[in-house]
Amino acid sequence: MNIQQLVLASHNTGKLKELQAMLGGGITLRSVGEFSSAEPEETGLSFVENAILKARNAARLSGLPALADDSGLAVDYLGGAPGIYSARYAGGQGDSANNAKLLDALRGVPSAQRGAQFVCVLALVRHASDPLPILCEGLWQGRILEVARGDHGFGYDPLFWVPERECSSAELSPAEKNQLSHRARAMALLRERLGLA
Ligand SMILES: O=c1nc[nH]c2c1ncn2[C@H]1C[C@H](O)[C@@H](COP(=O)(O)OP(=O)(O)OP(=O)(O)O)O1
Ligand SMILES: [Mg+2]
Repeated sequence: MNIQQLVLASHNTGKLKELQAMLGGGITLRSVGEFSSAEPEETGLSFVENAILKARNAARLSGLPALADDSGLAVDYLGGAPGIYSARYAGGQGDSANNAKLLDALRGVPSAQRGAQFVCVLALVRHASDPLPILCEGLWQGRILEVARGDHGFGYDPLFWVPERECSSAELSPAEKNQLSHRARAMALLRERLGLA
């Protein structure tokens, strides 16, 4: 498939920056925000379903092939929560409320039981009713810190300890995060699928 322009089915500027950096200059990512400010309801029960739903919506609005990223944080001690509900964990009040709620939920839980993984599913549809979306996933294992550290990135980055670098993911430079993250892993697979690798 030869794609020059893709619409990114996301209103999250953190994702847009990371995904554009990973894709490089060959493909221009345009935000679905150029076409509509309405966000589709994420009614799926899985990352895959929500990614496809967002991609179809953006393809319909833009008339362009669309890429969606559905991602989140699955915490072992919480049975995989907040998972697909990560963005809405504290009722849609934003990242700092989500982080505060997560710290509360894990208060007093020892380090060995604070394992977690970031999950990213990328879905690419050629058009709104594409019967065969391309799906790629990436996981990133870490641990939930007891206090926030670092100010790069977005979302839960300040609470996510990256064992292979011994820092939080908000303490990584954007370039380092883009080599290690769940999103980076999913994007590496997508690049292979598109023949860009
Ligand atoms: O690299 C990451 N570093 C930190 N936090 C992250 C990351 N990746 C996902 N996350 C968190 C943010 C949000 O709480 C949820 C994604 O929710 P998700 O619905 O996929 O994205 P969103 O609502 O922010 O934007 P949109 O749906 O328009 O793409 O997981
Ligand atoms: Mg969302």
